[in-house]
Amino acid sequence: MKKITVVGTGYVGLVTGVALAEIGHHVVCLDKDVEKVELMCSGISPIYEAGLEGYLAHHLRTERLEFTTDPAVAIDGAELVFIAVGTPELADGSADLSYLREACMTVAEYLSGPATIVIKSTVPVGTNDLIEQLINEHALYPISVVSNPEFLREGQALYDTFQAERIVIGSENKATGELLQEVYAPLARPVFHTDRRSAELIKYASNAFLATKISFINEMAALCDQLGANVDDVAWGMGMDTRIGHSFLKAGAGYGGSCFPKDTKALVQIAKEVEHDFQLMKAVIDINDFQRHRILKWMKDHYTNMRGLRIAVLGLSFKPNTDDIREAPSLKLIEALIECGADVVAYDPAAIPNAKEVLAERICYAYSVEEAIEKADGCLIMTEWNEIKETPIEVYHYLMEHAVVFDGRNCYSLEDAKRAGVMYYSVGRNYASRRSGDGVKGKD
Ligand SMILES: NC(=O)C1=CN([C@@H]2O[C@H](COP(=O)(O)OP(=O)(O)OC[C@H]3O[C@@H](n4cnc5c(N)ncnc54)[C@H](O)[C@@H]3O)[C@@H](O)[C@H]2O)C=CC1
Ligand SMILES: O=C(O)[C@H]1O[C@H](OP(=O)(O)OP(=O)(O)OC[C@H]2O[C@@H](n3ccc(=O)[nH]c3=O)[C@H](O)[C@@H]2O)[C@H](O)[C@@H](O)[C@@H]1O
Repeated sequence: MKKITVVGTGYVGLVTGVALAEIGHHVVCLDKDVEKVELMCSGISPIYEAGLEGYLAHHLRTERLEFTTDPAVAIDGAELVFIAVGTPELADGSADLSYLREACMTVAEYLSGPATIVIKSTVPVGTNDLIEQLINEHALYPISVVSNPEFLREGQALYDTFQAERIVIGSENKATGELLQEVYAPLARPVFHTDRRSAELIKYASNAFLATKISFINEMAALCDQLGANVDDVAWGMGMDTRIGHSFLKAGAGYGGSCFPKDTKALVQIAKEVEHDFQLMKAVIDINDFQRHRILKWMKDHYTNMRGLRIAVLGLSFKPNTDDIREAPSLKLIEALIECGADVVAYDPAAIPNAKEVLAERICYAYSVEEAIEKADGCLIMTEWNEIKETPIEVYHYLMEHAVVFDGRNCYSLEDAKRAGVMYYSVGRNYASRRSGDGVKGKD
């Protein structure tokens, strides 16, 4: 069992470390965040991912998985080093490579023999070439760099790893590519070999394409509102064509998270550097930003003045089954509601601790759907958690002061809203209710 090092244990690094241990490797994970490392050493996952702690505890016991803040312990003797540090967004939208550079310098300093460096972080095209140059300039031993972008989704990261639809390996020589393929062999998943630059671009192209599908359907939703169609039916009818497919055609409040917003902007910058004006991507980003303005407009048009109104916000995380609020559309809408003078009371099954770090005491927090909506003048749904979707719509009618629901994730059917006497706004389905005047009556 050869030692494998993973540098950076955020979502990607931790799941990679656990998966590599599960398929039989000895993995040492290095992170500079002392608190995080202490948590992981005691079997606690710093990220919200069902099932992860079970694997973590198991492999701490099998001793196939270790965590340390000491680069000497992590890197000395390693022949394979995975790097999975963050590549956040800079002010101009391009990727900040400073964490990556620092990690590479640490690796160069502590390597004790020739090694292969595997870059899992999402990086602009050409970065792997620069890293190879940088580490070789500073290390005492020769190294090769392989690009191995990550495609996992938060909340189902283990599934996406063990059932990966593809493992992309970008290398400049056959031997290093094959070495990485051997490491992953026990997963028995499809492997696609290419050159490093193509691998780097596959990652951005994949996220950008998924984001494009979302903005496309959100733009269709705006049309549906004007033309009297139902966007959920339009998406379903389109998706029945297997060339189009059903996935990523759910209209809503727009995409958020730590990757789609930053990777779409980074791709525009990558294109700009080679004097290519990526107009399609710019439109995708603009449509996504505009989505929350559409929702705010429903609210502004409904209430002439929101000052002093109690508005419940259900769902804070950028999507269900995660506590991650990075770039969550809910945050920007809440800021706008505060600006309009509303008293916001928010509920989320998992993200309240993270939200408190950002919004602090500027809003109130509830500990159930019912507590949030009780006596509220309006309710804004921002994340389609099962717990929220499964709350019968009648509950809004009974508990709210004024049963008005602004649903940014289309959690309820128009028929149910109508039957329950809830005034119901949703994405790409508003025309019908406006035209008929049905299903738009509040309690009073
Ligand atoms: N979060 C996700 O779902 C996915 C992320 N990615 C990409 O993977 C990369 C990592 O993303 P996350 O895991 O979300 O990042 P993150 O920002 O959550 O975690 C990065 C970790 O690296 C550590 N770190 C930073 N510099 C270090 C250094 N010099 N030495 C040791 N540790 C260091 C930090 O303390 C932190 O724990 C990014 O490029 C991201 O775009 C790709 C696919 C999915
Ligand atoms: O590079 C990354 O970090 C990852 O980004 C996304 O994964 P993730 O951000 O975890 O979440 P998704 O499930 O893709 O959802 C992203 C956003 O799109 C929104 N979305 C998704 C699908 C849809 O039909 N409509 C829609 O609005 C979600 O609400 C969410 O805000 C990709 O799906 C992963 O393949 C990729 O590895």
